[in-house]
Amino acid sequence: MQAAVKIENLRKTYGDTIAVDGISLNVAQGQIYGLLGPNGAGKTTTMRCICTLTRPDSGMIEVAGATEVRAIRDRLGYVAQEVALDKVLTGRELLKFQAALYHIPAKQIGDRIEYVLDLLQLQPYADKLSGTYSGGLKKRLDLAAGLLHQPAVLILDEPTVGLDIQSRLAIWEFLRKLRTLGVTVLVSSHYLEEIDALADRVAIINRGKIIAEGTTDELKNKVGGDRITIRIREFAEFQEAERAQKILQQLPIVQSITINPAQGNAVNLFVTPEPNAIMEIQNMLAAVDIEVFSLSQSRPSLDDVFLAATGQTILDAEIAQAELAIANRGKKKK
Ligand SMILES: Nc1ncnc2c1ncn2[C@@H]1O[C@H](COP(=O)(O)OP(=O)(O)OP(=O)(O)O)[C@@H](O)[C@H]1O
Repeated sequence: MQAAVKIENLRKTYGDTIAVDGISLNVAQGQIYGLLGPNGAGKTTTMRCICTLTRPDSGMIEVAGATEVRAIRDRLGYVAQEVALDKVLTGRELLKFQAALYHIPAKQIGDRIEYVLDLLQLQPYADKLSGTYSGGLKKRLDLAAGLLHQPAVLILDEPTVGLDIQSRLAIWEFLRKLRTLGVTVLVSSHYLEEIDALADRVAIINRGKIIAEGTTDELKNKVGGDRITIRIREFAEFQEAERAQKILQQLPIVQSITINPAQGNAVNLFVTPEPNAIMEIQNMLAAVDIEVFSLSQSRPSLDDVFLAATGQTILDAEIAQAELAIANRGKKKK
């Protein structure tokens, strides 16, 4: 089957910054495909290149079989991170304006607008000024505009940033509905739970490169073990945690073990999944009189996948990226 989106060896630099460093992707039709990565990882640049809004330095881009700019634009809808609505127009007027931009034949415009207003449950608000819309409504209007020309592929950059939980869930629900209608959705996010909840497949991006790709289950299974978090006390001394760490290191099921000072010196373990894991750990600690305040077990998350590949959590990577941006700004001022 023809891919909905195919890119090979995409590269884009801005001066000294390598925004996209040789990314290749193959998105099958009818999927929700997630691009997950910290801010500054290169997600927006990759999407803008696919949408022909940014010209890559090199690489191949194909959207539903098309490689020419005009043909690619016909086949996809793009919903950018920032909502850019003209506040003095109503929702319906904005859609009319968009329809003209997309060169939709005049006879079809009315039907298409009604269709997207229904699809996004925007009818009650269609004749109100878009400037009065809530954040969630604005996003829904943006989505409606992106779907007016009935694209095969919808590309969404961070669709729920800044939205409340209710609006976020409504967008998720809508994207799932689009999938059942056969539309391929390529969505970027730095929210782990968003990609986990939505995506059939995911590419995890860091510093312009794909560091892992697969279904969310495949990626989590590759990390290997289960995660176990032990708290000796609510706020344990580092030495106490270190003592537990040394003892537990001797257990064959323990793959890795770290102490997290940000979590009251909690002891974090990755262990080989087996039914008696918790009991073995409890027995080992009890044998040396270490009492346990709390103990929890969970499957690896996508953050653990990121951690295993980069040695950092996504949050750490975002902090590092923000610090780098501040340092670069400082250099330019000098
Ligand atoms: N127009 C531009 N000029 C200069 N540098 C840019 C430009 N656009 C992006 N960059 C840089 O390229 C890198 C990747 O940015 P990009 O916006 O693609 O990342 P992202 O993963 O989408 O993050 P965000 O969600 O914050 O947009 C960053 O270091 C960014 O500062």
